Amino acid sequence: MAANDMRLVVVGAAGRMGQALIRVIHETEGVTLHAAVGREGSAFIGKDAGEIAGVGPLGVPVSTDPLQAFLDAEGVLDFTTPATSVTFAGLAAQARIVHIIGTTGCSIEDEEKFKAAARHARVVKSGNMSLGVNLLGVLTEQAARALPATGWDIEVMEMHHKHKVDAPSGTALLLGEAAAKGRGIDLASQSVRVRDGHTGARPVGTIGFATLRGGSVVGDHSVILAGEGELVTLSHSARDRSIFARGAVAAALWARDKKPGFYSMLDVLGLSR
Ligand SMILES: NC(=O)C1=CN([C@@H]2O[C@H](COP(=O)(O)OP(=O)(O)OC[C@H]3O[C@@H](n4cnc5c(N)ncnc54)[C@H](OP(=O)(O)O)[C@@H]3O)[C@@H](O)[C@H]2O)C=CC1
Ligand SMILES: O=C(O)C1=N[C@H](C(=O)O)C[C@H](O)C1
Repeated sequence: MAANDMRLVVVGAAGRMGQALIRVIHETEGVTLHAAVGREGSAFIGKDAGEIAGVGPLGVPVSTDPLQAFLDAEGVLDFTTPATSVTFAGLAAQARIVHIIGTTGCSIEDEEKFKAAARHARVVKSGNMSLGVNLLGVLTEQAARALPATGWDIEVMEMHHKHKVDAPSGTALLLGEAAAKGRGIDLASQSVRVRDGHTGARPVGTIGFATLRGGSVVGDHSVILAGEGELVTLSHSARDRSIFARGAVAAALWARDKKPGFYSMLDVLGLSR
């Protein structure tokens, strides 16, 4: 560990993303694993975070005490559950540190709490931390702006592993928001998130979502722009969770010298306008 390394806490340390984060921190210059936090009652409490993540012992046991973990830390990487992320947002704000939130399935009320916490913390939140998906969002906005709603229908399709608990995915919603922005419409009132039975014809100008779950798929997303006699498909396929973990670590380093505020990966990657 070098003296100026950014001291990061991984919460949800034994989870799929928690382990990917520990591996990426271990191999990335400029950051160090300061502490690891797990769920009270988890079988991984007290175990070495590096052993769990498969990189060998790091001398950082998984604890259940976020207050202790956040002491002297500079940033928290959080891919857990909505309620857990809301709790950690309050603690990160108290500690005045960076909070990177990858958790999806959050409600409007949760989002308001994250924004309140961002008055004191530097919060970066995104439904997808990869460079590729954030570029796909920019391309989706452009395509939706260029192809008129009268002739072109937009559908967002996603597939994830069988363990995923929220739908549509955070990424699908990010892409839907990008399409809605390109069209100049409000996604919440113009989206069709489920279809079943006699639905009637597709309402013009809506944005549809389709959700698939199965196996070990890390995350596949397509935005389909369907016209008369032609289709434009923009897609991204995640092959490895390290793409999200690398994005999260890059976000923490980016936020290190920023003012308190609520930021997205578009800010981190220089893709916001
Ligand atoms: N934005 C992005 O780029 C990405 C976002 N995600 C999102 O990240 C989230 C996590 O995904 P994934 O890693 O696959 O899920 P996992 O279920 O594998 O991991 C979540 C972890 O959080 C732990 N946890 C739950 N409650 C607490 C608590 N109170 N304190 C500490 N730890 C807690 C869980 O412990 P236990 O198992 O013991 O309950 C588990 O280890 C999801 O919302 C997913 O959609 C995922 C990939 C990329
Ligand atoms: O739960 C996952 O695994 C993933 N969740 C995020 C989402 O909801 O979009 C990002 C990625 O697709 C993996």
